Amino acid sequence: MQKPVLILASNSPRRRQLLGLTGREFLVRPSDVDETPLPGETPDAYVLRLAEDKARATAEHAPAEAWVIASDTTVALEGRILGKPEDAAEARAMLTALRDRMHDVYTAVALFHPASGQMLSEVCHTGVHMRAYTDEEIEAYIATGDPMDKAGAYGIQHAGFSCVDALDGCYASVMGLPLCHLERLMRGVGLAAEVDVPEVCQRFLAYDCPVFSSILQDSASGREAFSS
Ligand SMILES: Cc1cn([C@H]2C[C@H](O)[C@@H](COP(=O)(O)OP(=O)(O)OP(=O)(O)O)O2)c(=O)[nH]c1=O
Repeated sequence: MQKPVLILASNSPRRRQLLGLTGREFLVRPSDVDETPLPGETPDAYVLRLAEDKARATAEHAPAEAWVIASDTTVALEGRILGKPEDAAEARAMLTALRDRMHDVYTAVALFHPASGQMLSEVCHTGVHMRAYTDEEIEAYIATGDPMDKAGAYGIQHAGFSCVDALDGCYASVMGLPLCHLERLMRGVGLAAEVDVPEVCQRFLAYDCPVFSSILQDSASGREAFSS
């Protein structure tokens, strides 16, 4: 049987890198959608809508038999959506507001099959605590340019800034692609990866993931474990 064509609808180098960990071959076809939140839209509804919109937009130019993967990440502070900063001043304001406290990161992942119209999607929530970095550290981090293409103006993976001191959930999801959630969706349509995704993910990200591969093997308990 021919391998199905997988398309990652993303411009994000982090998403490319994370999906690459699953050992799958895929094409990259970024989509361009309006990322303005709707009035009163909650962060989880927002990321879900955008992930599905991105998948549909890319599917318009993809072979019907392909499977399209898309994702969206947002940071929320007390329910307020923090997208990518417009400029250094906004990055500074976001990083100051997030300092020494908890916030939420929501990432939605969508898997779309244009030929059948199947759209499978999930939202992953992670609680994140920022350390009490100084104003000088904020300035030095902004000077690297790293915050500008990231929701909430930070990258958990930036070794120099290392702004996150505690995390309740999924590191890969904060970085842009919840690999276990995606793996579960893909298994549901017969597209299981050939590697042990949680194991590879933890090894690569050097983080202690609360998700065990056994959970993925049992889709019933998996569904409960991933309902966050
Ligand atoms: C919070 C956080 C976000 N991010 C990134 C992930 C996403 O790339 C970005 C959020 O913007 P998104 O709109 O989710 O994604 P994107 O515009 O970069 O890529 P595309 O829509 O083409 O898929 O922020 C990190 O890399 N590290 C982090 O710690």
